[in-house]
Amino acid sequence: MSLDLSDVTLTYPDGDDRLTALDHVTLHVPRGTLTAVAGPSGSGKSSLLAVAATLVTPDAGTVSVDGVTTTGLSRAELTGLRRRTIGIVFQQPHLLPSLTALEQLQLMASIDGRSPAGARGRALELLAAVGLADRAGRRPHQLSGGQRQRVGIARALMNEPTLLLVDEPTSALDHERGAAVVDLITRLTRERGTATVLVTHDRTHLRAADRIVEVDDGRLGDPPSGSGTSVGYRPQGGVTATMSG
Ligand SMILES: Nc1ncnc2c1ncn2[C@@H]1O[C@H](COP(=O)(O)OP(=O)(O)OP(=O)(O)O)[C@@H](O)[C@H]1O
Repeated sequence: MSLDLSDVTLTYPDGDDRLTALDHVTLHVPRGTLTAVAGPSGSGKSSLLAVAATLVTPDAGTVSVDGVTTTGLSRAELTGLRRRTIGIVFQQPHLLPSLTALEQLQLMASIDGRSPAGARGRALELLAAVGLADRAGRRPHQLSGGQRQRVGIARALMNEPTLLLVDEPTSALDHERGAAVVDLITRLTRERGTATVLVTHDRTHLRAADRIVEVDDGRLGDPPSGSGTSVGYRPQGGVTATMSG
């Protein structure tokens, strides 16, 4: 199970016209792999994430998460699907200032209708997995930028998502901390078997990605065979494959 975008087109209103943000995009991301999405500003990277997150419905094409085709689901069904299967890491983690790292994660369980006490074990395990076992009681202002981003990553994994969507996680970090955060996301992708999509401007962090796809003016970079805009998964054994057109 995985993320599948099939022939997805997304347009936005643009005066009397429509602006095409995604143009017949097909992308398959299997579980346990990380696909990095690179491309210039305005090329459609955030639109791709928003469609994958089921936050935006495309004009045409289908989106499947974990084998469930999202087109045609009601708003309530989409909300349920998102809670159960999708974790999102934002550019800035947007932590609540008054809560400790542990409580930020427990809050996710409460939103999902589960008891914070019952979620404590999983929250502590995830904080340990991101290297913050000894910071569980700290509030955001007592953590560094990189540590706050790690809390955001642990929080995204709280509900055991199968799809992990990561938007420019390194934009507020220096190069070394940014590389460490991408390495962490790559490791968690493999350990927890998520289908991970990571949007970035900075290709220097992407050594460990299974694939890099290039978005240019709403289109994915052609694979070397030149067969349309479809980019299929090709196991690379951890070797980065750049598929620019
Ligand atoms: N809500 C919207 N309404 C109208 N046009 C939009 C909207 N959101 C994005 N766009 C346009 O769609 C195109 C793709 O935008 P998108 O945000 O997906 O690009 P991006 O690659 O993520 O850019 P950046 O790297 O600057 O964040 C751009 O031309 C943008 O101006």
